[in-house]
Amino acid sequence: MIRFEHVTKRYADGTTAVDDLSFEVAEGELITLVGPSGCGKTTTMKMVNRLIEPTSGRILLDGEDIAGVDPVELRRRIGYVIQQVGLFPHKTVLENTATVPHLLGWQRKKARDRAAELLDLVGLDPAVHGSRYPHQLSGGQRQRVGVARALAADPPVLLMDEPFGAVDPVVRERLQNEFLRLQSQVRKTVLFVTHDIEEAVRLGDRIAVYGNGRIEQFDAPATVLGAPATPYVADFVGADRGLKRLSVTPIEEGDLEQPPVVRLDDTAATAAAALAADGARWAVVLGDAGRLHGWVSAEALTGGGTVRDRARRMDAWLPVGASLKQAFSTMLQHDAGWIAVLDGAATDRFVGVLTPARLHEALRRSIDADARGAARGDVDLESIPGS
Ligand SMILES: Nc1ncnc2c1ncn2[C@@H]1O[C@H](COP(=O)(O)OP(=O)(O)OP(=O)(O)O)[C@@H](O)[C@H]1O
Repeated sequence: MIRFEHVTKRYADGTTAVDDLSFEVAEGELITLVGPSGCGKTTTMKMVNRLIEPTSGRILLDGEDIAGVDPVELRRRIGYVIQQVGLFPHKTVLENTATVPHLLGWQRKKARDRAAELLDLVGLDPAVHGSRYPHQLSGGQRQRVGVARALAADPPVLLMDEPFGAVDPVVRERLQNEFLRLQSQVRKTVLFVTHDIEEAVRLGDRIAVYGNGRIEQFDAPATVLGAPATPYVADFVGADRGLKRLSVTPIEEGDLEQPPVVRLDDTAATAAAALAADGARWAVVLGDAGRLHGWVSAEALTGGGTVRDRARRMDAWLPVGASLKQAFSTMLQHDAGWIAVLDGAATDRFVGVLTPARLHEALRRSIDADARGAARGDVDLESIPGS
């Protein structure tokens, strides 16, 4: 979709902002460009919509060299969101959002309908916020209008330059989540500039880590965190990269422990025998249609009756595919020594439990797998140095 071929940008004063850059972005991919101030991220971005012209090299959009495309026509295909949103202060939110359709000559009603639809999409109620002026909105709401406006003409490509940089961390996280939800619906090809590695990791399908004018590593977030390509990248992503990695590493079935499983309608005696056979101190309890009900301890199973009378409910559970960070956080939130993991499909089938030890193993296995380019399930923990 977007292809850089040996692109260099040298400014008139001799500064080389971008040095022989080559990379390719697939349709519908969200790429975060991350790196310290002045490393060439914004220059890279602005060359895509021709706000800046490269000194040498080519940029192709859908196979077409953009040097030959009229910049105005080009920018219609490319939404642009910047930190200082740049809303027109004397126009309402609805009018701001309808700017591009209006410029494209859409009928007034069609443009306004489209604007209202987009405001709704970014989480603003057009009936409430549409008639307000930008100064009557919070910083986070203004950013949402900026995103809505950039999407108004339905461009296939979005360029976003630190769009959430000016809002506080809590609002920022909310905007990031909303943006991910939005992106799952609209599937634009996105270049997203940030200097925040956390943001880059959360949002990017892949991350381009910039050094001085060059990309030091261009990989999936888990790979950048688990197997930094150079000492520079390792330093940039930080000493706590193992911790950051928790948020991009999903729970897999192979990570889970299989404790004994009993049913609500089993007698306490049968259940106690199952635990004893396994040498286990507790078992997972399943209810109707194999759904997770909770757990029961060996001590609670003395005497008669059924498991139903003895079982405790279990709220600490997650689906397969949830992140290890969510798992850790759920354990802390419920003060639980383990969490149940379900298959995540409508059936909510119980597939196993994740314990802190298994979580740690999963993390180490995934780091090692990335370093070797192997699948996580194929990594034998014994083979990792220090195991
Ligand atoms: N018009 C210009 N003339 C000369 N040098 C420039 C110009 N614009 C940018 N530069 C320089 O080019 C380099 C890259 O700038 P760029 O804005 O692309 O960096 P950046 O990674 O986006 O930084 P930031 O995160 O601070 O926005 C910097 O050294 C900058 O000072």
